[in-house]
Amino acid sequence: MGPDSINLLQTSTRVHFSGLHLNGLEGRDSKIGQPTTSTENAPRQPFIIGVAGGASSGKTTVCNMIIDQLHDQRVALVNQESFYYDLTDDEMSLVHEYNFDHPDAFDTENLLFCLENLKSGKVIDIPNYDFRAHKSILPSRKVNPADVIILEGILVFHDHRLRDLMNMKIFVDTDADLRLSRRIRRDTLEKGRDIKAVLDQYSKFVKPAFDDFILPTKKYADIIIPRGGDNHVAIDLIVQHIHTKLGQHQLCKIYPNLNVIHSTFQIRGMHTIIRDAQTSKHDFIFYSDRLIRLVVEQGLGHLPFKEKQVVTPTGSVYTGVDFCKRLCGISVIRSGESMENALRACCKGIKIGKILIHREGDNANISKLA
Ligand SMILES: Nc1ncnc2c1ncn2[C@@H]1O[C@H](COP(=O)(O)OP(=O)(O)O)[C@@H](O)[C@H]1O
Ligand SMILES: Nc1ccn([C@@H]2O[C@H](COP(=O)(O)O)[C@@H](O)[C@H]2O)c(=O)n1
Repeated sequence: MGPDSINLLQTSTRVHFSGLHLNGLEGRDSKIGQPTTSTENAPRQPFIIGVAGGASSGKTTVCNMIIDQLHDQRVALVNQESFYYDLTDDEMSLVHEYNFDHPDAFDTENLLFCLENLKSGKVIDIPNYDFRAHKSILPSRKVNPADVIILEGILVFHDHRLRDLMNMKIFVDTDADLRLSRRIRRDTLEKGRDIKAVLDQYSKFVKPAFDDFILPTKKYADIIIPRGGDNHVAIDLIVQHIHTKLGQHQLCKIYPNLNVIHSTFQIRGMHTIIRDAQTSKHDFIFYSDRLIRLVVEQGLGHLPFKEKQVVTPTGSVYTGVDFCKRLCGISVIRSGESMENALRACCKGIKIGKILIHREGDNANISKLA
C-alpha cells in the first residue's frame, strides 16, 4: 500500500479505520471526463473497476451490490471465469489434476481484447463458460458498451495490462475458513461436486494458488474490503466515488460555471423519446416541454434569495427563504420561444421581454432589437 493511501477500515493485519482503503485514487482516474476534442458527442471513457479476491470471497456479491446502487448508470459486468480455456479431452480425463487457479488457466489475451473493445464502445461477445462441462458453450453472451465496466475474478490484478486498464481496483478480503465453507456449500449444491473432490482441489490447488498468485496482487488494490458484501459502508463509499467521477461531465471541464442536471431514468427516458425519429410531433413537444421545465426549475434554483421567517397555521415559526423579486425573462425570438411556457408556469406573473437577434446583409453584423 502506498504512503498516500486513505485508510477507512480496520482489519487485523493493517492500520485501517473502518472498512476500506482508497489508495491514491483521487488523481488517477484522469481518463474519466477528460475533454478530448470537444464536448457532447465525444465518447465518454467508461469507468473500469477491477474486483479481485480469493474464490468465494464474495466478489460477485460485492459487484451485484455496486451494480444495484448504480441504478441510473449503464453497467457491464465481465467475469474472468468466462475466459477459462476449454479443457482438451486428455485434460478432461484427468480433470482432478487440472489447476483452475493458475494464471495460465485463463485466456488473458482474449479477455484483454474484449475489454479493450468494450472500452472503445464496441459490443462484445463473451464466452459462456460451463463449470460442469469445463468448457464454453453456445450461445456466447453479448455485452453492450457501458458507463461502468466491472471486471471480476480471482486473478484480474495478475496481468499488468489488465491492471493498467482499471480506474479503480478493489480487493475483497475474506477469511480463508469462510471462503472454504462457502466453497464447499456452493460446489456441492450448485456444481454437483462431491465434498472429497472439493477438499482435495482446495488443498492441492486453490489454497496454494491463493498464497502464490492471488494474495500477492492485494498490494495493487486501491480499496480493500474486509467482510465482502457485509461491508455496506465500504460499498456505499465506492458507489459515491464512482458517481462523483461519472458526474464530471465533459463540458464542465471546459465551462467551470456550467451546471449539469443529475441524470435519472426519467430524464434518460425523455431524451430517448425526443431523439427517436419515430416520435410524433405531439410527443416531441410534450417531452421537450417536460425537459425544459426541469432546466428552468434548475436554473431558478441558482438565483439569489434571502432568509424569510413565516408563522405556520400551528403558530410555530418556520425559517425559510424568499425568492428574489423583480425577475424578468428574456425570450429570444426565432429560437422558438421554447422556454417561455415553462418560465411562466414556474414564476407566477413574470414579465417576459423579447429580443430579436438578426444579421444585416452579408457582412455578418449582428443587431439586437428589443
Ligand atoms: N456476506 C455474505 N454472507 C453470506 N453468504 C455470502 C456472503 N457473500 C457471499 N456469500 C455466498 O458465498 C458464495 C460465494 O459468494 P460470491 O459472491 O459468489 O463469491 P465469489 O464471486 O468471490 O466466488 C455464494 O453462495 C454467496 O451467496
Ligand atoms: N471448471 C472450473 C473452473 C473454475 N473452478 C474454480 O472456480 C474458482 C473461481 O471462481 P470464483 O467464482 O469462486 O471466483 C477457482 O477457485 C477455481 O478453482 C472450478 O472449480 N472448475
